[in-house]
Amino acid sequence: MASLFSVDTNKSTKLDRYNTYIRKVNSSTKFIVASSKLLYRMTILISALLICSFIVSHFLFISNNSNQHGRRLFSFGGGAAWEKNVRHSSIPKKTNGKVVLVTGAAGFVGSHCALALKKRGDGVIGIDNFNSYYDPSLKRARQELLAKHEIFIVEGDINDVDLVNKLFDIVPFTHVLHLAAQAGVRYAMENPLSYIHSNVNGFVNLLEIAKSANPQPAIVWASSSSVYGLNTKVPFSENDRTDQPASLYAATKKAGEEIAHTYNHIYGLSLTGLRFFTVYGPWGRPDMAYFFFTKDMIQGKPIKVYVSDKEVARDFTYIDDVVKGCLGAIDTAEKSTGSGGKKRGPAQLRVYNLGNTSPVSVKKLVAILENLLNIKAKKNLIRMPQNGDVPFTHANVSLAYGDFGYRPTTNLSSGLRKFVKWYLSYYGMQARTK
Ligand SMILES: O=C(O)[C@H]1O[C@H](OP(=O)(O)OP(=O)(O)OC[C@H]2O[C@@H](n3ccc(=O)[nH]c3=O)[C@H](O)[C@@H]2O)[C@H](O)[C@@H](O)[C@H]1O
Repeated sequence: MASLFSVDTNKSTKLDRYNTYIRKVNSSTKFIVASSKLLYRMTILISALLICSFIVSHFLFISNNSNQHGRRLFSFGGGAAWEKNVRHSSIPKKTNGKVVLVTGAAGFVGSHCALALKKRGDGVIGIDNFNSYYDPSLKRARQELLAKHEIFIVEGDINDVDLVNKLFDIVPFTHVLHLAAQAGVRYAMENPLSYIHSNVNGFVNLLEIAKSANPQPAIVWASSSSVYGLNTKVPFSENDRTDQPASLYAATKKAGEEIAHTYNHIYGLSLTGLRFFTVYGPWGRPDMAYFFFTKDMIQGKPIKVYVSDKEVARDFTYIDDVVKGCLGAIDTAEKSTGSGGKKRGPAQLRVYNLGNTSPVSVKKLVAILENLLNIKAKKNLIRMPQNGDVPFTHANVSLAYGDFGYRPTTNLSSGLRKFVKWYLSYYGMQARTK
């Protein structure tokens, strides 16, 4: 019995030990399972929190960095590939070529100027925010065209301090051709702040960065014929009155001219303002009358033709002439005299008219389009609304001619012929032209 007992005792001891072991194993398994479940849940929770915070910060970022048209202000990757594109695009192909930052490079005048500069061997970098003021697909098509010529357009806003600073850190620009702007005379009544944002804030931001740059670039920028406003003395000369703007657009361009004076005076920036007169042509702006008249006439829609006591007319200026004027202004721009935010001496400050010197009435514009399109327009003659328009513009360009040989050579009929040809081909239409 004793041995049996002892066997039994041994057995029961082993069994006890085994049971204790099993209990331990069970409890540690339970502990491990419970811990794993906890760990799993914690991982899911933390991942969800991370995803949420990423989404929230992403949307906050976008809303804090968007313009009035919902475009993000700041989209540069800043990575090695991006920097490589920036450097590559900005290298001149000819000795002593200029290194030009073109703002608004996906715009009408900007894209034409960027191409012209590149074709003659200058280094060009574009910047454009691709906003939706008018069909952004047209801006993308211009971007593609420029890309074929190895011009890189940085997607971003001139108000983006970090982005513009970064560009100046990478590239020692000799010139800035500043064409980024909120354009359009009548749209200023719909979205006034977009004019302040681009034409005032954006310009000041650019000047702040340019004045601190070393070297300081020379700046050529787009003012407007609209600064003459209610001035009645014709043709308009640069020293005529410009203190009666008829639209907020005109007022922001006039403000730009005064701001340019300040940066020239304090920091020695070389600044040239170009007063463009109703620029038109291939790859033009769909918000302009000649462009949407063409579209509406082809679609058989009526067009509104403004009339006033005085004949409504514009000094319509063909894009190639304006490009020549822009390049002439760049080529004659003297260097800025300051560096790193300090003026070292007086610097050049100029303003020029770039017009066609030969105003044409809007009625005549329509007649030319009718002829080119072989379509009779459905004209609604309406009294010119009080929406910022002025009845008449006419440029005296003798100053630009004297200083850089600016001489417009394209009349409205030949310029519109080229525009209509481009329009029909771009939108894939058959010519009904005579
Ligand atoms: O030189 C400039 O600084 C400006 O030129 C351009 O403004 P504008 O000269 O007003 O051109 P644009 O709108 O094409 O109207 C042309 C004509 O058509 C008349 N017009 C216009 C619209 C309409 O529906 N009917 C009409 O008769 C209208 O009364 C006008 O007589 C640029 O848009 C502007 O950004 C700025 O650069």
